[in-house]
Amino acid sequence: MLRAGIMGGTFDPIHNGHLLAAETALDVFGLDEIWFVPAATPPLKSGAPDASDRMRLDMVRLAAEGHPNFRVLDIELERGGVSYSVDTVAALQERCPDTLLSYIIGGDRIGDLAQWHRVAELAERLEYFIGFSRPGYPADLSALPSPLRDKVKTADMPQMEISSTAVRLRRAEGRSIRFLVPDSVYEYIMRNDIYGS
Ligand SMILES: Nc1ncnc2c1ncn2[C@@H]1O[C@H](COP(=O)(O)OP(=O)(O)OP(=O)(O)O)[C@@H](O)[C@H]1O
Ligand SMILES: O=C(O)c1ccc[n+]([C@@H]2O[C@H](COP(=O)([O-])O)[C@@H](O)[C@H]2O)c1
Repeated sequence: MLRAGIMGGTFDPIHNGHLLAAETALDVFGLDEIWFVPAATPPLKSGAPDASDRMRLDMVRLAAEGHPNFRVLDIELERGGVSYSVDTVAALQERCPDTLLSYIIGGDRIGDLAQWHRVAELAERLEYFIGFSRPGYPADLSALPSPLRDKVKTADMPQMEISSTAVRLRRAEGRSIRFLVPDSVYEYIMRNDIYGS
C-alpha cells in the first residue's frame, strides 16, 4: 500500500519552510509521496490570498518540479469554495483506495486542529497527522482532546523562520526574497511582479 502525506496550504507563496517540512515527513516517516494541495479558500484564514489561484498553483508546481516524490493536486482549486480537508481526503480516498494518507501540519495549525471541520471523521480517515513545530509555534499537543492528540505524530525539523506573510511583506518593502523560496519560484514572482508594493 502506498503511503502519502498531504501538504495542504494556501501557498501564497510556497516557501522553503513548506518544502523542508515535506522533505522531513518523507524522511522521518518513510512516506512514499508528498501530495501538495493548494487550497481554494482556507477555512481558518480571513481575507483572500494575494496571488491568484492560477499563480499559487503555478508556484507550487515549480517548487515540486524535479522532486521524484512530490506531486501537486489541484483538487481543491477545481472544487472551489471553502477547502475543508475532510472533503479532500474523502475524495482522494475514493480516487486512490490503495493509498494510506497522512496530513502534514505546522505548529500554528496543530493549535487549531480541534476546530477543523468534522475533525473526528478526518482523523479516522488518516493514518495520522504529522505535526512540525515552526518558530513561534511549538508542536504542542497538550491542548488537544485525547482521541485527537493520539492521532498526531510530531517530529523535529530544522527550524525555518519563514512564512508566506514574511515573504509578501519583504516583497512589498522591496527587500530580497531570494533563498526564502526556491529559485524557480523567485523567478516567477519577479517575472510576474507579484506581491510588489
Ligand atoms: N516555516 C514553516 N515550518 C513548518 N511548517 C510550516 C512553515 N510554514 C508553513 N508551515 C505549515 O505549512 C502549512 C501551509 O501553510 P501556509 O500555506 O498557510 O503558509 P504560511 O507561511 O503559514 O502562510 P501565511 O504566513 O500566509 O499565514 C501549514 O500547516 C503551516 O503550519
Ligand atoms: O478542514 C478544515 O477545517 C481546515 C482548517 C484549517 C486548515 N485546513 C487546511 O490546512 C491547510 C493549511 O491551512 P493554512 O490556513 O495554514 O494555509 C490548508 O490546506 C487548509 O485547507 C483545513
